[in-house]
Amino acid sequence: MKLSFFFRNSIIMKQSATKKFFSMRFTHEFKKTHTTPQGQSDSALLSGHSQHRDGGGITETTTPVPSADTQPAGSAGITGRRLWEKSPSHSYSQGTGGQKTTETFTKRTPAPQDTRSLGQTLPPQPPQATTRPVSHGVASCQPKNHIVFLKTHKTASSTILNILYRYGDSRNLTFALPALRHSQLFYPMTFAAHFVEGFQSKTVKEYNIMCNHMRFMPEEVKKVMPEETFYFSILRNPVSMMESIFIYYKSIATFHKTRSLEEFLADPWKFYNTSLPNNHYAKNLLAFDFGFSDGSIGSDEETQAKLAISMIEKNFDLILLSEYFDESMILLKNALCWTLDDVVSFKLNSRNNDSRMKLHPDTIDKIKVWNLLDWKIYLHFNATFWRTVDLMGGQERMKQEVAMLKQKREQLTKTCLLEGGAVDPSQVKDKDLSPFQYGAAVIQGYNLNPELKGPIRKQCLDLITPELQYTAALYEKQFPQLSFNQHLSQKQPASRKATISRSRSLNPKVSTEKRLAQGGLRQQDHSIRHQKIFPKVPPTRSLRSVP
Ligand SMILES: Nc1ncnc2c1ncn2[C@@H]1O[C@H](COP(=O)(O)OS(=O)(=O)O)[C@@H](OP(=O)(O)O)[C@H]1O
Repeated sequence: MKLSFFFRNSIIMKQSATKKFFSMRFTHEFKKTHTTPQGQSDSALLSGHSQHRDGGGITETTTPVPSADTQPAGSAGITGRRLWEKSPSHSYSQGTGGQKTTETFTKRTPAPQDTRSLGQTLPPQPPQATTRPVSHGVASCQPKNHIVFLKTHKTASSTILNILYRYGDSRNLTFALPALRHSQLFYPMTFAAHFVEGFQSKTVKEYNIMCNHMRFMPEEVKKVMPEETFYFSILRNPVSMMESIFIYYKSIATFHKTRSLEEFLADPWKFYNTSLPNNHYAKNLLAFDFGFSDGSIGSDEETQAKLAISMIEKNFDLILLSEYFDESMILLKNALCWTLDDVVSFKLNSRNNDSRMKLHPDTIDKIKVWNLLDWKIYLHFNATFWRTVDLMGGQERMKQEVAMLKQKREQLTKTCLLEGGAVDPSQVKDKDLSPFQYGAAVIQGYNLNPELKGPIRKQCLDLITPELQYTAALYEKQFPQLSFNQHLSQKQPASRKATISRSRSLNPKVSTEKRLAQGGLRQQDHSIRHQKIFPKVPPTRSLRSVP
């Protein structure tokens, strides 16, 4: 009965094809584990279908059918999140539920810093996927142009941001950019619709893509984005994620007195204090980014995890894994009805090897306990990820598509990159392409092949443009007059000049007038009014002092 309730609600709330794509994963799970023998009862379970184009043709996917005997974890969604936020208390434990879950999914969980290829890390081949070829064989899906990407921290999200920026920029789509030329949607404040430039003033008629760092709040996001919007995000194994976080955010109050991650984890409560600024980076950061607070009165971490998972499942169509970045890009491409060229990328925001630590097995265990909520969320979506792979044609097909994607990246590497790969920031020749540096991490960048000219140069330049520079350029493109006024008020004519030249190179054919029309921007400077409405974020944050 409970599952039936979930599915009925799920169907009512998720009428769009994209929502069906998400919901169908549960049909598949349900069918595999609770209802029928493998591969015997597809048609009995189907009540409808939607199509997704992909590299190999069309696959048919299913709409869930209400059924009677199981229920995905939790269903309180955002209501639960609000309850949590009221609570000042904090607790953690690794209960038996956590242990059990861990064992169940161990095979699917990659080792820390593991970005090995599909063949090396996947468990034995699962049963054949349930998607079926469609007989009429004509690709009929429409590329999705309304997208929300929840940019989680230290999860390869800057690389995905670059993919979305290039896609939207080349098609003149409108981004829901942070107001006042900020680079983030006022993170770590919980997202509010007026954080988006042009929302409050009603100067933008329709937004296509929202993808800058925010702390998720679905009701507010829905005020900005249309109903049919596709929501996705990416997770990373909390173990490798914490290793990255500790180096990158070494200067936050929780970490800065510790000499090593080992010292911190030996007695975390000695250093961690919920009243310290930026403490959210130190514990269960994934859950925080999705809008949850760590800890709640009367609810154990098992319950918290169920609530978080339920909220994520309710609001997101697809959850990717950074350990399986290429596989993730194939899933994304298929879900969005995009092409391989749309999702090819270079790794951005990557540390050099000298700023990486090797973790002791004991440290790995402690990270999982310390970040138990994130760990449980990760395990859950690690499992659903592979079910989605099955649904999208199975692992053999995934391997083939990943091979094609790698080939495209290798080709672009040869064409675009001077050294054939990433270099330390001190080696980046064009300072406008220097990646933002923070904490104890050394973040690598790229040098463009100097012989490039014309459209291929632009393509290569876009691929290696770091987040802050690209965000500034898009803001300039969408809001030229506002940018101009803000630059004037900040008395920074030189940087304006630099940004304008970059924005022209991004899209030289779009005139200022056309940009104004596209953005629907009124000419008045509403920045002063904004100053009153927006949370007071230290000026340095606009340059991501704490990214
Ligand atoms: N394509 C791809 N595949 C796998 N991993 C990748 C990829 N692109 C970026 N990365 C790694 O992601 C880390 C940076 O994450 P973010 O860009 O989300 O960081 S940030 O929160 O925006 O600062 C950073 O991890 P660390 O190097 O461990 O810090 C990057 O190396």
